[in-house]
Amino acid sequence: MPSPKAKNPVRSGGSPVLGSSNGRYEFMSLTKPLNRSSPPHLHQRQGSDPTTARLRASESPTRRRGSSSSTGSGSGQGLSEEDGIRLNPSFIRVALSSLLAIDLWMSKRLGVCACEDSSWGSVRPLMKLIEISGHGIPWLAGTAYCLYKSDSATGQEVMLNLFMGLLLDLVLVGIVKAVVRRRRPTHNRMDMFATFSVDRYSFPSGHATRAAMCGRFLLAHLVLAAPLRVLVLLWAALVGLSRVLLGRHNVTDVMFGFWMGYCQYNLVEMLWLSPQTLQGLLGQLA
Ligand SMILES: CC(C)=CCC/C(C)=C/CC/C(C)=C/COP(=O)(O)O
Repeated sequence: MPSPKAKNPVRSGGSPVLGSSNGRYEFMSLTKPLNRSSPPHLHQRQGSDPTTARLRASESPTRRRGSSSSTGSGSGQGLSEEDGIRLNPSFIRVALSSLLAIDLWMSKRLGVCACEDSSWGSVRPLMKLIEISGHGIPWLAGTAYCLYKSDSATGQEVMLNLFMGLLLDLVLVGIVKAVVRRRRPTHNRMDMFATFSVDRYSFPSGHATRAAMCGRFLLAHLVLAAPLRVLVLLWAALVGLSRVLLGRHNVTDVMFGFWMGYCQYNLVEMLWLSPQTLQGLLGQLA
């Protein structure tokens, strides 16, 4: 009795290539060429198989030209590359839409202070207080006041750079919001005070960028005592969390906002205005 191996020999090239003509299904490699010596039914199968036919139909003329001038091995390699090119974008799209779906679902579930009737509606006033603590106006006003009151050159330098950082943050966040134009969650009540027109968009969270940037700034230049440093970190985290609990943002808006604010601080350090630079700038203006 002939052994199944003798009936279905494994083709050269190491890839198991066979069809099902004898009732046994075996693997057919899409990345390896079909051996020229393979039985005619296999060539026929490759052409009639809908997946393979689709892949072949999508071959660009350039690719087709390339493969016709080469041996079967060349076309086998091409299929693999093409596979990558064709499948990757759709994989990325599926991954992104899954991430977005999870983001929306999670953000909706977490928006427990979105209004007074929400499950944690009683905590809403506290969340709004935290919201104000990360708003641009108190930060700009407080920094300007400290700059005005500061009588040391170092203090003025630090406050001036914080002020510049806050303005930079407003501009960068405004630009990203205007470009991305992601709507705020549907469960958000638009009752924030003092907003710009771009603030109807939610990506990224301006509060989160400010919290991350100012948090890093405070830790680097102003707050040295360990318990206070912990408080700064706690405050930044609470500002981010409150955005989602209030229903103002999706989770990804806040996460991206934290990352953006973190990077913005690096920018502030790079563009740091020293008293000399400032004097030079003022001298040029005068
Ligand atoms: C001096 C000057 C131009 C002040 C403007 C300050 C201002 C109105 C900032 C807007 C802050 C705000 C409501 C941002 C939105 O934060 P999200 O976390 O909701 O993106």
